[in-house]
Amino acid sequence: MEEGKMDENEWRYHGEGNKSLVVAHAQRCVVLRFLKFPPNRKKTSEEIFQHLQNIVDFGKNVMKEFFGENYVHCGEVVQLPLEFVKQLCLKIQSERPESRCDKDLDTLSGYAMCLPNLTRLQTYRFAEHRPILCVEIKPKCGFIPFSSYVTHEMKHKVCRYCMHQHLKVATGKWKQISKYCPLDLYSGNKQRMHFALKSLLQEAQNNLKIFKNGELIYGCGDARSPVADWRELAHHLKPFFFPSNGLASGPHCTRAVIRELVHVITRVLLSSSDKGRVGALRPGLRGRKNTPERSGLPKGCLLYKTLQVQMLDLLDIEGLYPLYNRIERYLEEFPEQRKMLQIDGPYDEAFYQKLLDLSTEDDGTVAFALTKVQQYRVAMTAKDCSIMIALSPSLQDTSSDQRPVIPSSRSRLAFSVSVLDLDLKPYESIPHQYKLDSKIVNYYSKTVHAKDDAVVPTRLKESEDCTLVLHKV
Ligand SMILES: O=P(O)(O)O[C@@H]1[C@@H](OP(=O)(O)O)[C@H](OP(=O)(O)O)[C@H](O)[C@H](OP(=O)(O)O)[C@H]1OP(=O)(O)O
Ligand SMILES: Nc1ncnc2c1ncn2[C@@H]1O[C@H](COP(=O)(O)OP(=O)(O)OP(=O)(O)O)[C@@H](O)[C@H]1O
Repeated sequence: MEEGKMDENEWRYHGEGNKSLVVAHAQRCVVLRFLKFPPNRKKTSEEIFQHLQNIVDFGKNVMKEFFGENYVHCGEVVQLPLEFVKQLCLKIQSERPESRCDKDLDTLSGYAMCLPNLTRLQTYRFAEHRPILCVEIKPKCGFIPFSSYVTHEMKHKVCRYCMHQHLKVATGKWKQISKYCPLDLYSGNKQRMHFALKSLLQEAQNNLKIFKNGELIYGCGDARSPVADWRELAHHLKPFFFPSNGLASGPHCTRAVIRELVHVITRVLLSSSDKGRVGALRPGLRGRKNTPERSGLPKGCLLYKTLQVQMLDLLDIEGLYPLYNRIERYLEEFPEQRKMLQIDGPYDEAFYQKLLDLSTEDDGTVAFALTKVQQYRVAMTAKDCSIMIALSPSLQDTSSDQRPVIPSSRSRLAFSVSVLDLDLKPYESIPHQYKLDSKIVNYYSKTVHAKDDAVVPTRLKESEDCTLVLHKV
């Protein structure tokens, strides 16, 4: 970023999650991603720089290897004038959702990440005049744990997302249970994927956002009050899917447009635009029933790769937690070894290579525990990342357009797919994960399943299971 040329009026609030806040440039296709912290959490500028540099290195050396070059955008760390950051922070404050204001933007270090704006086609540095639609999906964990360390029988039947829904509604995070199940989205079965996407459109929560020309038009502006107005959404989408405008208006039109969106997104999700290294993770565990190869997804598509990385969680948190404790005991005795174990980086080629060892035979060593803990952290990262699908009308003359075009769609749409929020989950969050897992399952078993036992005849009870392929219509 060129010092002196930074003007806060050229940037606007774009969005935020739990740990970072993003602003987008009004003309150029770039965003700045700032870290957020709870008030009073003082970090030095050097610590913040190192944290951001670790994110970039982890993207370059690990996630690009797993996902392939095309899908991952690592960006770079930039240093910004402090006055610019201060003014920007004041300017955007009123646009931030209240539910996210428990953390403050870091305005003291002057460091941020500069990334391509993925809500506009990232292949172009400058905004094009063609309209751009972008669908962001946070798909969450797409498999039922296969580890023999799992003690809660329920975890073999109902997926984590579906169980967690009940706890989230009970604690007031969301108003109603979503019908979305990640297992549908990752099934590779078109009908189930359509059902998953429709469910996301009905109850977006923080799992779906839609942007048009870089502006959020659907999904969670404020995490607690999503709007689900399909008519308005269809109005925005119509020019993309029915360019000749051959449809009448009304509910029939709304349904047709939404159906077309769901079909197009499914096709894009099943496409493989990967030119990166394939097969970094070979099927390690012979005889395992639950593998990406058996998911029904085409190899090379982004969902397949995401699932592959998620499945680095070989032991489940129940099998992993004792290994975390082994490392903790070791570090209590030899605190100076923390650096050598690469717990806080550097996330380099050597770190990546160690992740490829998929053995689950515990030889009692710290080295074994460390490999499984690092794999778990990477898997958790893939369970919380988002997929961005950008679509824009393609010119009839494709010679100038290098991007893939959706096959057999009503309209010619060029598309690109990317993955974002690939920050490695912290080592320190493992005890929290262990407690949360137990809380989710206990709440589900005690409240939901116990209630079902009382009112639902046994022959119908299994309909709650995520492993069932069919959905009630
Ligand atoms: O634990 P989960 O599954 O609820 O995931 C958390 C997310 O909640 P979700 O269930 O997707 O609404 C949560 O998202 P929200 O803040 O709820 O939008 C974060 O992504 C959190 O990650 P981090 O701690 O900020 O690195 C996520 O925590 P991690 O478990 O990925 O660390
Ligand atoms: N490169 C990008 N281009 C366009 N939009 C982006 C980009 N990076 C992030 N965003 C937007 O900003 C939002 C917040 O970013 P991100 O998911 O990285 O935040 P986070 O705080 O790390 O998330 P989490 O809550 O999962 O920890 C995203 O949901 C997305 O809408």
